[in-house]
Amino acid sequence: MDFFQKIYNHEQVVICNDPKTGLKAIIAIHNTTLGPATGGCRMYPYQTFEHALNDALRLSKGMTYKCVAADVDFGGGKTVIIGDPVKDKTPELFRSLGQYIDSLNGRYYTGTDMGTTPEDFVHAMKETNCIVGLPEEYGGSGDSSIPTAQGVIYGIRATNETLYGSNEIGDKTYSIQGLGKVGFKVAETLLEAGASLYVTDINLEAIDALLKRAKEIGNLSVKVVSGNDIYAVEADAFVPCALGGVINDDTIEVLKAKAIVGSANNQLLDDNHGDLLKKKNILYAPDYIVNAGGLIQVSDELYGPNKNRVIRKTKAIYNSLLEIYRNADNKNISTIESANQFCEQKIEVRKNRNSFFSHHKRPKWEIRH
Ligand SMILES: NC(=O)C1=CN([C@@H]2O[C@H](COP(=O)(O)OP(=O)(O)OC[C@H]3O[C@@H](n4cnc5c(N)ncnc54)[C@H](O)[C@@H]3O)[C@@H](O)[C@H]2O)C=CC1
Ligand SMILES: O=C(O)CCC(=O)C(=O)O
Repeated sequence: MDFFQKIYNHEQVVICNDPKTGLKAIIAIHNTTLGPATGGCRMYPYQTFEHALNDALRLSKGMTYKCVAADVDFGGGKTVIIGDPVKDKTPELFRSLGQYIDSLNGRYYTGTDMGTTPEDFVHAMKETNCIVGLPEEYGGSGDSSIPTAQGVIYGIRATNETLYGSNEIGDKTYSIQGLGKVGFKVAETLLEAGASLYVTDINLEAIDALLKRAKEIGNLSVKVVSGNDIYAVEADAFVPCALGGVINDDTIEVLKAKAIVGSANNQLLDDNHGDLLKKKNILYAPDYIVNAGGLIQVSDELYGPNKNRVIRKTKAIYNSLLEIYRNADNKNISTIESANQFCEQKIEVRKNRNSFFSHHKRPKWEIRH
C-alpha cells in the first residue's frame, strides 16, 4: 500500500533519524480533535520499518479512542523507537527523542509504554516539557502501570458481573500472558483475592518473581505454561498483558476462556476478530476501555497530580464497560463495535463544537510548563 494511503487517517507522522545517537523512531499523531495528542513511547526491535510504522499507526489510533472513552481531553498519538530496550538505550538517545518531541510545539505529549521506563524520560525531559509519567521525585505521578492494573481488575469485575451476575474475582481461574509492569500487578491482586492462575512470560525472571510473590501471599494456585499453550488452558478469563495482535484466527480457534480482559494494546489483530469472538460466545472487553488507567494518571499530571481524581476516573472503567456490554447485547453487535460507536459519536459531537467555537485556541486549560 502507498505510504500516504496508509497514513490517510492520521494527521501527522514524524520520522526521527539521528545517526549520532542511533535514534530511529516514528511519532504518529492520529487525531487532535479533543486536544493535543498523547500516547506513550514503545521501544522494540522491529524487524522492518513497515512493522514499526504499522504499530505506531494502530497504537496512536487506539489512543484517540482511549482518550474519548476515558473522558480525557487529549487526542491520540504514539511513538515507537526501533531498538532493543535491553541493549540500545542511552541517555543521549532519549534526549534526542526529547528534541523531536519538542519540535512539535505542544502538539504531542509522551511517556512510557512497553520497553521504556519513567527513568528513560528523565533524559528526554531535559529537552522538552511535553513528557508525562515521570517519577514522583521529578514532579510526575509515578508508576502509571498501577492504575492500569487497577483498571484491568475493574474490567474483570464488570465482566464477571455480566457473565455470572457477581463481580467477585477470587473464585475464578485466569490465564495471564505477560508478567511485566501491568501483568504482574494484576496477577498479584488476583492471587490475593484467592484466584487460580495460569501464567506465561518469555522472561523467566518475571515468572520466578511471581512464584516467589505467590508464596508470600500464601496462594500457590499458579501453573506456569509455555508460549502458545496459554490460549488453550481452561480459564474463565484470558488476560493478555504483553503484545498486541494476540487475538487472531489461530488463537480464537483454540481459546477456551469465556472472556478476554487484559491490558495489552490492540489485542485484536483486526476488528473482524471481535465478530468471531461474539460468534464463539467469548466476551471481549475492548482493550482501550480497560487499559485506560495509565492514560488517566499521566494526563491528570498536566492539571497537577491528584491521586483521588485518578482513582475516581479509573473506577469509571467498571460502569463504562458494563454499558458497552449492554449496548452490544441490545444491538446484537460485537463489543468492540459497541465501544467504537460510543467513541466515534463523542468525537463527532466535539468536532462540530470545535468548528463552531474557535478550535485553534486549544488547549483551553493551563498546561504546566
Ligand atoms: N504500562 C501501562 O500503564 C500500560 C500498558 N499497556 C499495554 O499493556 C501491555 C503490557 O504493558 P507493560 O506491562 O507496561 O509492559 P512490560 O514491558 O513491563 O511487560 C510486558 C511483559 O510481557 C512479556 N512478553 C513479551 N512478549 C511476550 C510473549 N510473546 N509471551 C509472553 N510474555 C511476553 C515481557 O517479557 C514482559 O514481562 C502492553 O501491550 C502495553 O502497551 C496499555 C496501557 C497502559
Ligand atoms: O499517554 C501515555 O503516555 C501513557 C498511556 C499510553 O500510552 C497507553 O495507554 O497506551
